[in-house]
Amino acid sequence: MRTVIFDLDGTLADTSHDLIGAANACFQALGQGAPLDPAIDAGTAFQGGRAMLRLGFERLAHPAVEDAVTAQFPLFLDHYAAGIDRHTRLYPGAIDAVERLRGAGYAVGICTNKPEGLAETLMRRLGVRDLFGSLIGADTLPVRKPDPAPYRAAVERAGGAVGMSMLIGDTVTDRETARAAGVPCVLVGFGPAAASVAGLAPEAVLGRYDDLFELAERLIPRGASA
Ligand SMILES: O=C(O)COP(=O)(O)O
Ligand SMILES: [Mg+2]
Repeated sequence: MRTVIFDLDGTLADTSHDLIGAANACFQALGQGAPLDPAIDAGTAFQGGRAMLRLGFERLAHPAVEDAVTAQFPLFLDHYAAGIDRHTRLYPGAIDAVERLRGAGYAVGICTNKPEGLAETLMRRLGVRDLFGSLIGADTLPVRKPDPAPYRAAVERAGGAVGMSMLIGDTVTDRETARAAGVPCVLVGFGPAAASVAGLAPEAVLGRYDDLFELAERLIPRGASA
């Protein structure tokens, strides 16, 4: 079955505001104010919790940034879980595109570097979890993106074949994952990294979700051995 696998943060949903809120809650608990700004730091938010904490501690000129990041990360996850869908919104047209793919017989799934439990919770709160045949998170397997194993698992658990699949994502991690799996990569061109995604040489840049179906039809092989 031909398959489209979606990244979550920055691809299906704009999670940046809630991610930054959770990171700032860590700094506030340390008496350090709120060094991250949702309007400016969304691109860092989409690189994950550790990247946000690192940026905040660097701005605060912390003397041992990596140790501080490691210490705060579990607290960040707790704060994030508490407000996971406060501001988070699916991108316009994303679910229409998923439904169109499903209607045409494609399998669809999710491969994210969010912890699986948080990704499950978020997709259920947004009311769209059951549209996806698989959900692989950062901790589902012993390795995470850009290792290709989570991607392959997302395809196979959705009922598809890797050689007839593609990944849609938003960062260099997704680009490298697709390359490692040997599949086409579409990167979204509507997020904070819009200016730089073309430089990652994806097979296509998606400006709006209305165009995804035609891209899948064009990029995904119709038959493959893998
Ligand atoms: O949480 C992260 O590190 C990024 O998550 P994503 O893979 O869904 O973009
Ligand atoms: Mg992402």
